[in-house]
Amino acid sequence: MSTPMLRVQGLVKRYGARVALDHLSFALAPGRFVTLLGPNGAGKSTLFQVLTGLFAADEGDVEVAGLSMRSSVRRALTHIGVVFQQQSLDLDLSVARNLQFQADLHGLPRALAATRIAEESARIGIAADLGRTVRELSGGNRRKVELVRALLHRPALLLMDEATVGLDPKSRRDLLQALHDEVRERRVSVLWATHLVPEAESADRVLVLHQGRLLADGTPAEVTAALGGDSLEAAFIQATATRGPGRPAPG
Ligand SMILES: Nc1ncnc2c1ncn2[C@@H]1O[C@H](COP(=O)(O)OP(=O)(O)OP(=O)(O)O)[C@@H](O)[C@H]1O
Repeated sequence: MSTPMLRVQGLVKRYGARVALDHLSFALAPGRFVTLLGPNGAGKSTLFQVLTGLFAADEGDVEVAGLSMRSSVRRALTHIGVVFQQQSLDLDLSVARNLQFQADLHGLPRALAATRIAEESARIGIAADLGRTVRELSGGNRRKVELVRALLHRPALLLMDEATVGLDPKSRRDLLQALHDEVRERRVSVLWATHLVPEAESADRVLVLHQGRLLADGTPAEVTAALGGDSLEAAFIQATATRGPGRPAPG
């Protein structure tokens, strides 16, 4: 089997006595749109913080394109693009300046950066906004700028953390479509974290996360059958009905 784009092995992350990730393991193949579906507090953001090297896990390891986040973090991160839950663009700079700043962080030569910014902005549909300040843009287009920013260094793995929060239905659909296009046209792997079941229905694969553990893993139909329910939404609500923030650490 070819090297997975992402391998998560026995990941444990605790906040004091709270277990946010509880021996989590899974692997992602290239060219798949995978939804990480979990209710509030399931551990989605914590997982993304570990995957992007912001937090070290207490146990376990993460490999990106075969590179360990423990021993090769900088090389591993070159394969990852990320859109975090909280928006992080400079509102008073132009879209182009925001994107240029990211290209500089990745060390892209200026000419290549200009080409990439033009190409990716056209693909995602924000080319007309390059000269405007971010403050002038709709929420949907701000998210698209963040997506373009995440794509500038051509990562093989895209992490999207609740990227549609605050967007209207059309903007949600457009953003989701742009990500499906990336998967189909470039064989990028997308891990799309959400608590919104409709955003899982078109996924190649759904990972259901609850209290830091995987409850189900498969196609939307397989997950529905495994969790038991007439629809993915009914199955998800029923399976994650046990409320309570995280599991207490043993001992
Ligand atoms: N800095 C922190 N200190 C203590 N507990 C935390 C911290 N961050 C998260 N937690 C707890 O860890 C668990 C997982 O939280 P996390 O934010 O990763 O979940 P999530 O699935 O991203 O939730 P949401 O959909 O609400 O963003 C929750 O019980 C949360 O209360």
